[in-house]
Amino acid sequence: MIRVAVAGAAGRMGRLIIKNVVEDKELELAQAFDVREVGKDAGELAGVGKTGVSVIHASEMEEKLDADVLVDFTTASAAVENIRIASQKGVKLVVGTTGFTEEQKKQIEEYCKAVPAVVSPNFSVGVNVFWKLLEAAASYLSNYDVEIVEIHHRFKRDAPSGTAVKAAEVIKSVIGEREVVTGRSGECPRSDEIGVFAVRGGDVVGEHTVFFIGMGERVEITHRAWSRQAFAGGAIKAVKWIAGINKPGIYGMADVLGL
Ligand SMILES: NC(=O)C1=CN([C@@H]2O[C@H](COP(=O)(O)OP(=O)(O)OC[C@H]3O[C@@H](n4cnc5c(N)ncnc54)[C@H](OP(=O)(O)O)[C@@H]3O)[C@@H](O)[C@H]2O)C=CC1
Ligand SMILES: O=C(O)C1=N[C@H](C(=O)O)C[C@H](O)C1
Repeated sequence: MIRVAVAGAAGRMGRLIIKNVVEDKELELAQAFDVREVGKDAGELAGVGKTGVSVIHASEMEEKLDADVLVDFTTASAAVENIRIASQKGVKLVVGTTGFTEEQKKQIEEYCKAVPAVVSPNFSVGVNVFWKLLEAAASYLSNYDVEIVEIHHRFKRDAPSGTAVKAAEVIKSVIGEREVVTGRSGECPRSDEIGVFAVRGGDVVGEHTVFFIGMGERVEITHRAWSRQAFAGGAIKAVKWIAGINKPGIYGMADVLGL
């Protein structure tokens, strides 16, 4: 049995991860951390009945974390701290949190020199294939203008999405460095840049479209998620995969899926 701790246990993704863990015979829910719903039964929060695992306040993680793998879907600053604690305790990591600054990314790289970690802004199989499709499209359409539009629910805290940021990185790795522009207003003639735009509203789970725009035509590549289970299912695959990895460092979902 792989003993799994969940950080962000009271959140949209955390609850779903708990449900997936509880329903999986290879996994055991070891611990649940959050800053809200503290003391409540994690299984009841996730709608799968009593588990006997109560939500522990995140401030106690340093003292209490004890698991094989910590799954983190929290906020950028919380995740950096959780990763620090897990790496010091030799607890492997699956990190889905997004919105990291460049400085925070460097900190995470440093901490993950001590422990194996899957870190991905999107765990869905479809999005990981979408990134591969972008690589191919960018290699054929390297002189086309690239624009990215993402749409998410009104509660999302970070913008642009981690998935869109990674899409821009994937494209830049093929066509070369470009400035990323996240808004336009006033006089702003287009140069060799990648536009990345965030739309927020309602309960949209997550949609990304990349436009490769030429003269007289355009190609659009879109991924739409309408259930968070697409992300949770991938995160569970990552948990099982990282449990068998002993070499410290940061891995991606492409490693997990063999893409
Ligand atoms: N990689 C992927 O496939 C996906 C990634 N995400 C990302 O995952 C993250 C979470 O998303 P979502 O579940 O929708 O967000 P939620 O806001 O629903 O959940 C986050 C939870 O973490 C809590 N939290 C805050 N600080 C800590 C801490 N130090 N330790 C433990 N828990 C803490 C929050 O409490 P409070 O609200 O009080 O701060 C909240 O309950 C986001 O960054 C999102 O972009 C989302 C979906 C898929
Ligand atoms: O916050 C979300 O909901 C999501 N966040 C991730 C991101 O920022 O890319 C992944 C997914 O699109 C849902």
